Amino acid sequence: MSDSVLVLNAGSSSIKLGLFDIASAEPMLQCKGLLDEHEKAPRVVVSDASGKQLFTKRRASGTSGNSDLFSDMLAWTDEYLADGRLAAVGHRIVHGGQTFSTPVVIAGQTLATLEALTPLAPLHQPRCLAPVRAILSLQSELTQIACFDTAFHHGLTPPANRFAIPRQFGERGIRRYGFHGLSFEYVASQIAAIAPQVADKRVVVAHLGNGASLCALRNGKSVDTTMGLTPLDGLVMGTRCGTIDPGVLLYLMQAEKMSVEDVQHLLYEGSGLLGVSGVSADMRALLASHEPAAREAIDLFTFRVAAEVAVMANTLAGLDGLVFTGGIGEHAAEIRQRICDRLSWLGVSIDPAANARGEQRIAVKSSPVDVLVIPTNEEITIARHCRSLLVPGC
Ligand SMILES: Nc1ncnc2c1ncn2[C@@H]1O[C@H](COP(=O)(O)OP(=O)(O)O)[C@@H](O)[C@H]1O
Ligand SMILES: CC(=O)OP(=O)(O)O
Ligand SMILES: [Mg+2]
Repeated sequence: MSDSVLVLNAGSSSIKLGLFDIASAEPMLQCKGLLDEHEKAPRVVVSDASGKQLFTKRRASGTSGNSDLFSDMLAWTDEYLADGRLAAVGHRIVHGGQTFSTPVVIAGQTLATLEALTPLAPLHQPRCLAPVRAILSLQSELTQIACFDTAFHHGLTPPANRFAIPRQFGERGIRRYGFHGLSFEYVASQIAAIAPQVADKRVVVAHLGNGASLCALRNGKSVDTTMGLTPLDGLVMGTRCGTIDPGVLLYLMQAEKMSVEDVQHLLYEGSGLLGVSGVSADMRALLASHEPAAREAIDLFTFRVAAEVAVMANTLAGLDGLVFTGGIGEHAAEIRQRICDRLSWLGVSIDPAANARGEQRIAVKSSPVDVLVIPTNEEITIARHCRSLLVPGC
């Protein structure tokens, strides 16, 4: 009888699922799924490695929340595992705050502590914690493990993690935390396997998805990142503004008489690619659009990514590798090309044909900066952490 973990990766635009057998040192994917909430009646679909659909369930009309879907999903998992055992559910939790810098079993006050961090990740924290709460009420004895986006950046030091506000605020935890850490951790592990010649050098990883951020890696460890106290900072995102003059917020509240809630909604859900284009938050739709505003949004996105890569290169005092990952980074060749073109002064030079084919290595041979495309896998990072907690001495 072998043990499995069910992984839930709740992001801002989807909930990705993975079931992993944790018998061997590297967790093995048994099946994967997606809870798509874009449709009117959200549904979960689970498939095996070959893409064959194993389970699907649609949310009943007139109901809200995903509690029933999780209940059906757990019942199906028990059936699917037959003699095997579901040892735990592992969750991506976006903000770990000052308290959590390593994965933890969710017990006692953990959930309340994480819920208190909601103002620091209002789009994400409730979406990450809702499944925890639903599973707790369905199977309170089932072990649940929290793995944090912030943990990979725990080693950030001043000046990279400091804001220029009076130091007592820093002492109260108002500093750069950084996010997408489970993705960066996976990519760092892949760089070591795929491109060992740069793994211990100066690498910037660009996680470009619905949320987007950069991580500066030195020897595979995070030394700087573009997101800050919240996942609002840094790059232009699907609906988030990224770095902005803080005076804009004051002006919106003072002169435009917007409430805190209105400003929060504007900056998290009405800005970014969606706000600038007026067309869509989805890069696919923008690339297909002939609207001038869609092209302007793409232009701003790529300009800001390139600008922030330079900021990360400043922290690293140079650049040996640039890695693209996330939905846009993995699939949008035009976006990679535009970013790399802007970075030619830093030594970035890619082969347009290799880039268009989506090859793993896209730099020209003479490029002093290695450029890679590495599909991320936050789910396996979570499964690895769960195994470390569940299997003694591993
Ligand atoms: N083929 C593609 N071309 C361009 N953009 C894509 C493509 N596929 C996905 N994307 C972009 O990736 C985004 C989702 O990225 P993903 O990393 O899966 O998101 P999340 O942040 O929810 O994990 C979509 O919003 C879309 O803009
Ligand atoms: C932290 C973050 O932005 O996550 P996502 O990309 O899932 O929105
Ligand atoms: Mg994601």
